[in-house]
Parts: sequence; structure tokens; C-alpha cells
Amino acid sequence: MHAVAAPERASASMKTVHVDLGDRSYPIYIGAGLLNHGELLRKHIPGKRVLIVTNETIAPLYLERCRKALLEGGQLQVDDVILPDGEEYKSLEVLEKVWDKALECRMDRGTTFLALGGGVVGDMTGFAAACYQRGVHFVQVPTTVMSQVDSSVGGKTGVNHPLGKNMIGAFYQPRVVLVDTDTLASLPDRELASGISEVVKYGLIRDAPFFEWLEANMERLLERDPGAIAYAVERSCINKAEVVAADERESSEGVRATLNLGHTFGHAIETGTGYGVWLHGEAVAAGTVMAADLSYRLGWIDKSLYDRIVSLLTRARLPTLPPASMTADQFRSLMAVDKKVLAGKLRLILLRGALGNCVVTGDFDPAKLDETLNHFCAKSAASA
Ligand SMILES: NC(=O)c1ccc[n+]([C@@H]2O[C@H](COP(=O)([O-])OP(=O)(O)OC[C@H]3O[C@@H](n4cnc5c(N)ncnc54)[C@H](O)[C@@H]3O)[C@@H](O)[C@H]2O)c1
Ligand SMILES: O=C(O)C(=O)C[C@@H](O)[C@H](O)[C@H](O)COP(=O)(O)O
Ligand SMILES: [Zn+2]
Repeated sequence: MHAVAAPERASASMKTVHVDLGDRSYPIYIGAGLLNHGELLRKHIPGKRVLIVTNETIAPLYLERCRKALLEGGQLQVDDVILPDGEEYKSLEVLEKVWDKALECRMDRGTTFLALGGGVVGDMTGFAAACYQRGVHFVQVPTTVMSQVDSSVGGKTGVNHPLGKNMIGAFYQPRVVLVDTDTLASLPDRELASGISEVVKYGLIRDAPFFEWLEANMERLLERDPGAIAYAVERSCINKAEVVAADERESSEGVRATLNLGHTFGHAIETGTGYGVWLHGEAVAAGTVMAADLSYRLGWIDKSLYDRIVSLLTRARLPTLPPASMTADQFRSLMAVDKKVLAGKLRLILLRGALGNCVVTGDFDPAKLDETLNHFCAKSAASA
């Protein structure tokens, strides 16, 4: 763990986590009210022009504050583009609005695209930045738990395809991530819970003490206790930064794929139900339980660990069963196009051993996966 206190603190409680990627390294600033400290952003913006990309929900809440933070130094020209809100708009068609705006405004290669919003805005803005004139600067100002603990860090950018989640995209790192935890005050409860799903993930894949802390503090998080939120965001970013630094591009032998725990099932749920019906974190929660069930069926984890996972996600008000509408066959066909499939073989992130340990493997009995899918689909249909 290597969270480092920033020498130039915007506030006493600001934390800085570094993502170490050589000459593309960048800081993640985390703190309450950081949007009032525009210098933290401006010092990482090399050119004169910024395009803020946001959506119609976030714009009335935070666009003017963000614009002010950028304009304060008197050096920048700031434009914005406001996208429709929703996972169903995370598409190439909608992304073109960003390029249209940049071209209309005659933005050159020195421009910075700034994502102000959740994971949808962040993933889209990063991909737009990666492609515009073959690459302009990119900055992340995440405003959801999901984006503050996960999506703003690590450079996975892109859009969905009707046949699969995040299928079109690029690895493209931001120059800075500015996390103002005060923005979470306006986040709906359902979105808060969705983000917690990925927080639980870090505990399961590599940080057992964090999982235990979550078991002790879940209610504080749901009540938005500022100390609990700040700790969970920082610890999540430390975990994500370490994984990304070790394996930036998710190599087949590397560790980054572990961040995909529950996602092969979860992405199948998001695609199968239609983007936007289940939130990403909700789908990942159900997918995590399914991955844990398979791990247990394979004899790789104890029943007691499986029960702890179900209990913690339930306390977080997250689903632990897939949608009743989905069949095992539908799961099989959607999971077959997962990005981790290698030479036609499905690879999954499964838990193995004590809490905090996992493997990325295609080496499991496929009959056990069928058992998991059949069990969960039947159970969900019966409870509908
Ligand atoms: N790139 C990655 O590594 C990565 C990691 C995790 C998730 N993701 C992606 O992120 C997306 C999910 O992100 P998300 O959960 O942030 O969803 P989101 O971006 O759709 O935001 C959730 C909702 O909250 C609203 N919102 C955002 N900030 C708000 C605020 N402060 N106050 C009030 N409302 C606010 C948004 O307008 C939206 O309606 C998915 O597309 C997922 O695939 C990517
Ligand atoms: O950063 C990563 O790597 C992750 O896998 C984080 C995930 O939480 C995130 O949902 C990511 O977008 C999934 O990536 P994908 O490659 O499976 O689409
Ligand atoms: Zn995710």
C-alpha cells in the first residue's frame, strides 16, 4: 500500500494516491470540497482549452462549479458538451456528439477532455479523447461512488455494443483524477449501493482486512458517514492503482483481470436485460455471488466465506440473484463473448483459498458452471 500525502495539500484531509505508470503516471486527489481547489486540476492541464463532457443530470449540479475551477487561473478557455444520461446512451452514436462539439469549436491537439460524472461519462470521454485527432489530454472528475472507487482509475475507456458490454474501446490514461467526495451528497441511494459492489470486490480479490472493515462499517457507508466514505474511496483507489500499475493492459497472464470478479456474469446480465435496466454494480453483485457459488462448488472456498459474501452484499442492499427473466442458455451465450475468452475458452475470476485470494482461470469443470447457472436461474425464477 502506498498512499502518499501530497506536499501541496488543498485541505488538511486530502489524500493522494499515485498510479505508477512511468511517464504516464498520475495522481488521484481525494477529499471533500476539492472542486473548490481548481489549481489541483489546472496544474495538470497543459494546453489552453478544455472540453467538459458531462450529462443532463450532473450539469445542473456541478458543471458551473467545475467551469469556475478551471477558469479561475485566467488561462483556460472552457467549453462543454452535455450528453443524455444513462447506460443505454453509452454508445458510439452518442459519443459522436463529443467529437462534433470539439470540431465545431475547432479544438486542436492541445485540448483537454474533462469527464465530469459517473462511469458512463468517464468511459465515454476517455475513449473520445483517445480518438480525437488520435489523442488529446484527458482528465477525470468522478462524481459517483462507482467512478470514484473504480472507473476513473486505470484507463479502461469505451462504449457498449448491442452484443456486448464495453466491446469498443481503448486503454487511455487520464493525467489526473480529482475526487471530490462532497459530490456524493446528491447521489441516489441505489447508485451509492451500486458503487459499493466494486468496493467489496477489492476486499475479495486482494484485501481481506478491507473486507473485514466493510463487514464492520457497511451501515456507516450506507449512511454516507464522511469518514467511512473517505476511507473506502482511498483504500479502493490504492488497490486499483496497485493492480493497474502491475498490469496496465490486462495481459493474459497478468493480475488486472482479477478486477473483473463477477463481471462475466454481470456483463451478461447488463446486456441480457438491456443496458440501463440493472445498474452495473447491481449486475456485478449478483455476478460475484454466482462466481463465489462456482468457487464453492469446485471446492475452492468454504461455505462460510460464500455466506459472508451473500450477507455483506445483502446488507449493502444489492441483489444476490440474477434477473428472473434470464435463462442459463442466455447466460452461456452472452458469456461466450466475454473479453477474457482466449482461444474459445472462457476464463473466469474465481475465489480460491482464504478470503482475499482469487485466480483467473479457464481450468475448471464446465459441468460445475452449468450447475451454478441452472441453480441461480431456477432460484431466481422461483422467487419472482
Ligand atoms: N472503466 C472502468 O474501469 C470501469 C469500472 C467500473 C465501471 N465502469 C463503467 O461505469 C459505468 C457505471 O458507472 P456509474 O455507476 O457511475 O453510472 P453512471 O455514470 O450512469 O452514473 C450513475 C447515475 O448517477 C448520476 N450521477 C452521477 N453523479 C451524480 C451525483 N454526484 N449526484 C447525482 N447524480 C449523479 C448519473 O447521471 C447517472 O444517472 C458502467 O458503464 C460501467 O461499465 C467502468
Ligand atoms: O479496471 C478494470 O480492469 C476492471 O475490470 C474494472 C471493472 O470494474 C470495470 O467494470 C471494467 O469496465 C470492466 O472492464 P471489461 O474489460 O470487462 O469491459
Ligand atoms: Zn465493474
